[in-house]
Amino acid sequence: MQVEDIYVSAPGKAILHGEHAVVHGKVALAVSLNLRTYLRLKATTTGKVCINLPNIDTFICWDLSELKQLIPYLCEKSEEKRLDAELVRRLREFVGVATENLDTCNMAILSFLYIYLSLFGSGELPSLTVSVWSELPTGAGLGSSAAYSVCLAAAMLCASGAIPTPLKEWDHTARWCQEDLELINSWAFRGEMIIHGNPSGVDNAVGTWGGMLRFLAGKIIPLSRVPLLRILLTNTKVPRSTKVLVARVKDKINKFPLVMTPVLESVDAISCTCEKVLSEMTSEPVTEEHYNILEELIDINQHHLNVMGVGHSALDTLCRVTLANGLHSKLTGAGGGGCGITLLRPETDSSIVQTTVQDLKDCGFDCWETSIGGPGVQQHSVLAVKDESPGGFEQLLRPT
Ligand SMILES: Nc1ncnc2c1ncn2[C@@H]1O[C@H](COP(=O)(O)OP(=O)(O)O)[C@@H](O)[C@H]1O
Ligand SMILES: C[C@@](O)(CCOP(=O)(O)O)CC(=O)O
Ligand SMILES: [Mg+2]
Repeated sequence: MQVEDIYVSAPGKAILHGEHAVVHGKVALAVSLNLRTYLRLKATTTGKVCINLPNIDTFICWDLSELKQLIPYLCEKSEEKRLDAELVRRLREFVGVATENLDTCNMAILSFLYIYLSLFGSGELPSLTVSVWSELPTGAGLGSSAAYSVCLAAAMLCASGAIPTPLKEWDHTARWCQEDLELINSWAFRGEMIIHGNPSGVDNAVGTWGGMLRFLAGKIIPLSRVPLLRILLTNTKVPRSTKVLVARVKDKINKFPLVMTPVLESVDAISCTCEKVLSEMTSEPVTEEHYNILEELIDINQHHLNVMGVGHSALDTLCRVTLANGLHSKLTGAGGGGCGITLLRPETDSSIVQTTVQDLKDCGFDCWETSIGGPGVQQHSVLAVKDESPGGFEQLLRPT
């Protein structure tokens, strides 16, 4: 089977409220970032499948003959919300990991191979090279795993012919219809299941649709009427694994159900209150009180996340340093380190922002103001990727 070269990208995300609680059926509010992951799928005639992942120093090739041996184990029809357990087991054996705990590299490889074999396994396996490069920090709470999975799903669904390659010559970036996006989202969810263990699906939904959305038990509601929020992103650079943190919260809920259930319900109420305030801010003049409420909700939620056991001293430092400059912060994503968000008011003086950024950099953190609400998964022409992200594209094409 010969496939065309395909270029796609997907955004990372920040969760405003509802991380972890969303895994347990509560509401989350999440928004796409202007930081993206890019993928190039190149058809080859080498008889090999190669994957180049420069962000995690992983460059691997397999002979098609090796991969073909895994095909007899494919389920007839893979279910959307459940992984094919036998294929996962065989893949673990194939890449040589015996335990449940996968490292960075094996998580990325397993999710690639799972999607590749599931989508191409019923026909002739194509020879190809997939290269992925990201502007997102890996494993820091900004949904790099979901952006990676969304890119893999979109490119391989295109290559398999399951969804069209929508790019027109005159169009530098192109998107798919709703049905195709749902298919991309469902395959990205499988990739997330391999990386996270028990994902809620909110991250891959933002990676697929972009913008701001409300997520509840798999139901995705895009929020079209939201005010333009100014957000400072801080990466504490403390490494952590979403899978480990999600499992930790689950253990705590199982151990103290009566203690933890009200906490999750409170987080749910925080997300709903925040959504209501954001909606009011688009229909009436924005007042100081709107921002007071948003800031208080951030503080309360940060305490709840500490109660869930996903805080970290570096995140406490972030909250303390920003509060000293009159700004409110909370962790975003799985916590345990990684990134936090700080809300800026429209009138927040640039000197305050600069001082805060410097104070945070002095703590050893990365910190930058970001724009939110960028587009979801897109297909690109080579030129468009080059125009939009010169650094990213050069990395992507770096000979390996
Ligand atoms: N650019 C990338 N290249 C390869 N693998 C990636 C990339 N981005 C993310 N991943 C995979 O996702 C994992 C990180 O996922 P996770 O712990 O959920 O953190 P995050 O908050 O960034 O989503 C990495 O260990 C790796 O397996
Ligand atoms: C903690 C959680 O709510 C978000 C995890 O996001 P991230 O992988 O840390 O970017 C898990 C999930 O929703 O699947
Ligand atoms: Mg993740």
